[in-house]
Amino acid sequence: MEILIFGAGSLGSLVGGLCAREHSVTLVGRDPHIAAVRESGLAVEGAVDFATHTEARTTVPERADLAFVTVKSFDTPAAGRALADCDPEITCSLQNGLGNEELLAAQLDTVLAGICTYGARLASPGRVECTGIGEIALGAPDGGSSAAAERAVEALQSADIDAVHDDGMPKRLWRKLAVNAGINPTTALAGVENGALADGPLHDVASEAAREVARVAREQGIELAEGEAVAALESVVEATARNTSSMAQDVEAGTKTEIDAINGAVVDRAESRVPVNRTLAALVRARERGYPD
Ligand SMILES: NC(=O)C1=CN([C@@H]2O[C@H](COP(=O)(O)OP(=O)(O)OC[C@H]3O[C@@H](n4cnc5c(N)ncnc54)[C@H](OP(=O)(O)O)[C@@H]3O)[C@@H](O)[C@H]2O)C=CC1
Ligand SMILES: CC(C)(CO)C(=O)C(=O)O
Repeated sequence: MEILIFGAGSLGSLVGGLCAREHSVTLVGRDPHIAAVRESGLAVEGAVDFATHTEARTTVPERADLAFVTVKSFDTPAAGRALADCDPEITCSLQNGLGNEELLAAQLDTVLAGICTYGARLASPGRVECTGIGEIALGAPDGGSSAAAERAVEALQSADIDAVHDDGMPKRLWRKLAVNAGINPTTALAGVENGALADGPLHDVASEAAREVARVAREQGIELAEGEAVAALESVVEATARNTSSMAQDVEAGTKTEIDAINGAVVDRAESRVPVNRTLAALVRARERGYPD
């Protein structure tokens, strides 16, 4: 299969590198990483360790069978516009947050939702570190079976990636949103690792944010219980205790966060009051406005 990775930073380089063990892969990203991959190949290190060669470019190629979108959520509209030029047969978001699939579907025909629990970090140009082996779940964004998702899952499995077709992606996306809405802004604002949310006042803040997400999910017709949302949050806190969340890294680095697609998306969709998500979103946005130019 011709697989295109749009946004070959941390996660995209890892998924692209893993796919390149079986498929023809094109990484689309930015220099100096792309220049390094073109010159010396891609080194995947950490929990998996190998070197591979992929095509690497800063613009989309002419065609692709399957495209994975791995830009941050605020770059999704630009990704959709760029991908429309090569019109992949199937496009699948692997991003965090809500709304990415709708933005892509405005430009592209067959769009899938995906959730990836691998961890990745771009160590230096040409080198990506796998910080945790996970799985990729894919499916139709509105749920139900999907022939396109079956094809994409087969492609991933043939590259030895643990992949599943989930016909209940809406619930899976909202459960993941509950986890991110609880962990990401709380760790970012408090400047702590995920494990600091295991108990105490930060646990209460994160859990209440997750409960609000479950309530908003149910307003949207998705049967996510508050207890299930909090249990998902607690299990990720335990499994990723030594992680610095992506939002904590962004705030620390003074770069843009995914707050709009995470807590912002909860506030935008809520019919009832969501004071914890609203407050966390306002505080993270205030931090972003305070970044030096
Ligand atoms: N890293 C991880 O372990 C995981 C990440 N995720 C999710 O995956 C998504 C990606 O995260 P992550 O990989 O960490 O982010 P990164 O910022 O490391 O990677 C995104 C890359 O896309 C590039 N990019 C953005 N726009 C374009 C464009 N128009 N053309 C070419 N390249 C572009 C960015 O370049 P530049 O920065 O220069 O704009 C950056 O290199 C997020 O939604 C995240 O929440 C999910 C699970 C795990
Ligand atoms: C699961 C979690 C919270 C791991 O840190 C994550 O997805 C993130 O940091 O964005």
